[in-house]
Formats: sequence, C-alpha cells, structure tokens
Amino acid sequence: MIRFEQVVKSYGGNVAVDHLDLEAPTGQITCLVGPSGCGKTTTLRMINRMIEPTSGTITIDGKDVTSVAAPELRRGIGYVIQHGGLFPHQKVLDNVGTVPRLLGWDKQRIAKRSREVLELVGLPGEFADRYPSQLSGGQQQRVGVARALAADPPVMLMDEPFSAVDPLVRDQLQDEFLKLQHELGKTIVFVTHDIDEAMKLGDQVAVMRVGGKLAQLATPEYLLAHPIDDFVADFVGRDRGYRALSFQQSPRFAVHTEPTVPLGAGVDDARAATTDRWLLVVDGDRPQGWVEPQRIDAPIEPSMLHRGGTVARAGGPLRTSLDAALSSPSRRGVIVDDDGRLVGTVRAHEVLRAIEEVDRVEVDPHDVAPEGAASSAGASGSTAPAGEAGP
Ligand SMILES: Nc1ncnc2c1ncn2[C@@H]1O[C@H](COP(=O)(O)OP(=O)(O)OP(=O)(O)O)[C@@H](O)[C@H]1O
Repeated sequence: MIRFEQVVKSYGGNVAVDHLDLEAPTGQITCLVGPSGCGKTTTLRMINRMIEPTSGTITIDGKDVTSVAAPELRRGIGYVIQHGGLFPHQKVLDNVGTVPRLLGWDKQRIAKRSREVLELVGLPGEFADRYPSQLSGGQQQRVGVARALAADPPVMLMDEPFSAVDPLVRDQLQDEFLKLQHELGKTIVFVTHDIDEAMKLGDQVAVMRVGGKLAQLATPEYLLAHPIDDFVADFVGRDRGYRALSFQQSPRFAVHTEPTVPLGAGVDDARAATTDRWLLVVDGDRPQGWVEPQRIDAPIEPSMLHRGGTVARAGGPLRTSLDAALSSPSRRGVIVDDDGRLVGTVRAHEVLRAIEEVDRVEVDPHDVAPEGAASSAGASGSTAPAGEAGP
C-alpha cells in the first residue's frame, strides 16, 4: 500500500499539494483526477521522489520512501508518461530494457524479458527492432507500458499515459490495460484529467481540487451516487445517474425469445417469420443485424442488414442493456451470452423497471460533513474506503 500522511508540497508561497492523506491499496488502481493545476502530477512524482515533499510522509508498504536512495527507489517503481517518454534514438527493445540494464541483468536475460513484456502489451517480435518514430502513438504508449513492466515492479505510476492518442485507440488501450492489470495485480496510481477514464480504470478515484486538496476518495460507483459537494458533482458530470448504471449488474430480467431468420433466407421465409416491422438475422446462433421483411426483394445478404444497435451481455451492466434497447432499430435490445450467442431481446421499459428495483449504493456514515465544517464536506478530504462503498 502507498500511504500519504499530511503531505504538503509548496513552491515559494504556492501550495501545490495541501495536507494530503491518501491510501493507494496494494493490487488496485487508484486514479487521481481533477482540474488542471490541482496537484495530480506533483502528488504522483512525490511517490518516486522526482519531487520531494515540503512536509509529511509517504510510505510504500510501511517503508518511508525517503529511507531509500532516490535512484534505487525509482528502479523499483514503474513509471509511464504521455507519449511513452521513449528514448528516440534507441530501438524499442533497448527502450524496454532500460531498467533491467540499470539493475545489471545480463544481456540475454534483458532481451528475453523485453520480448516477453512486448508480447504482453500486444507488440509481437517485429516491433522490437523499430525506433519509436516508426510506431503509431498507441504503439509508443504500449512500449511505454512494457518498459515500466520490464523489471516487474510491484508499483506503477502512470501520468496521463493514454491522453495523447485518439479516443478510439485510447479506449482500446484502456481495455487492454485493465486486462493486463487483472493478470498482474500491480499497485497503480494513475493520473488523468479525464473523469471517464478515471471511472473506467479506477478501483478507487481521488478527486482533487485546485490548491492540492483531496475533495473525495471513493469507488467510482460511490462517487456517482454520493458526490460529497457541488464541486465533485460537477466534476463527475451531469449525467451521473445514467453513468452509475455502468456499475450496476443487471438483475435477471426476463429476456424474450426473438424470431430470427438465417442469413441467406428468402423473402417469403423472412415475411413468414414475423408480423413485426423488424426481423433479427442470425448466422448460426450469432445475431448479425435487423432487416425489414416488407422492404426486401431478395434473399438476405450482409449488405442488407441494419447493424445499428449494440448488443448487451446477459448479466452485464444495466447501462449496456439499456443502450442495446435504445440503439436498436426495432427498440428490442439484443442480449447475448459470454460467447456472443443470441439469448433473446429486451425492451427499454423492461430495463428501466429493473433499474428501479436496484438499490443505490448506501451512503457511508463517515462521509457526512462534521458540524461547522467549512463550506463543503470535502474541505479536509472525504474518504469512503473502497471496501465500504460497495452496495
Ligand atoms: N516547479 C514548479 N514551480 C512552481 N510551481 C509549480 C512547479 N510545478 C508545479 N507547480 C504548480 O503546482 C500546481 C500543481 O501542479 P501539477 O503539475 O501537480 O498539477 P496537475 O494537476 O498535474 O495539472 P495538469 O493536469 O495541468 O497537468 C500548479 O499550480 C503548478 O503551477
């Protein structure tokens, strides 16, 4: 666990981080999020002593970070920054081997491990001999992650690692990163200014306000349900009720059997299959898209399918089921099992009924502002430990 106790960093008269108390639990992702200049990067860099605190202590697993020489400390902590922070004149393989080299590993072991972590982040062998400029932004970012992982440090610090890539690639990198973390279980502190990213990645999210104060620390689900004050509520966004659905698993609402026809079915078969305007087309047991039987005049082929509409996994978050229903041309959301096989369909009003039946996460009694506290409950930081914040 990484623990901040009353940590202050000031530059002359300016306080960048103000009496910060924060715990980043072992094996979890703690996201630091907040407006520009609120002290996120300063907080992160104090962990590996790239910045020294003015006062207060930071410990990793109970050990004060100042008790270890800074270079040695840094070798034991993975660090990833925007654009990957790669050395432009070194090949990918050499970039990845940076820390193992500093640790004095022999060449063979460094090369073997470097290839192994590159594989882990989805960059097969052929990338090893390229220079960073010969990679896309997303690939450079992956190399940055591989480099941080090379010596298998228990702790990783990540400063806006995915913010320089376009939204689609970012989404993909985030998904891969979560999968990797699921396997590796590192203790991660992750700085981002993007609340969606923080909510997606964080086991817990620390919202900071300008002046370097912690406004609230809680699970994403808890933050959405119980923002401590207007600042946090504004920051987590106006559509937070809807977003909170991402964290609510679907109760087992009834899924209806949906009439289907296979790809290649003729006009008559399609018209006989349903009296509804829309008909679901499948390939084997996998949904492909919708057609309007009354509007087709030839056997169904892929180009005729209306593919608008997401599919939702049975038992997945309510938000995806609602999305599936609302985005479907038939207004019936397609539900599939874990292998993508058709289970049936659901309508938006049925999902909404299920939503009404789900309890909101309970407020944590420790989360209430003490009598006479300054204008907001979060003035001295409010923490709802991840363990206590679940439903
Ligand atoms: N070396 C420095 N000298 C003086 N002030 C600094 C220094 N580094 C940071 N600051 C100030 O400390 C405050 C916190 O900066 P920090 O970079 O930690 O914020 P941040 O939340 O990471 O911001 P951003 O999201 O814009 O990167 C800011 O007001 C910044 O101007």
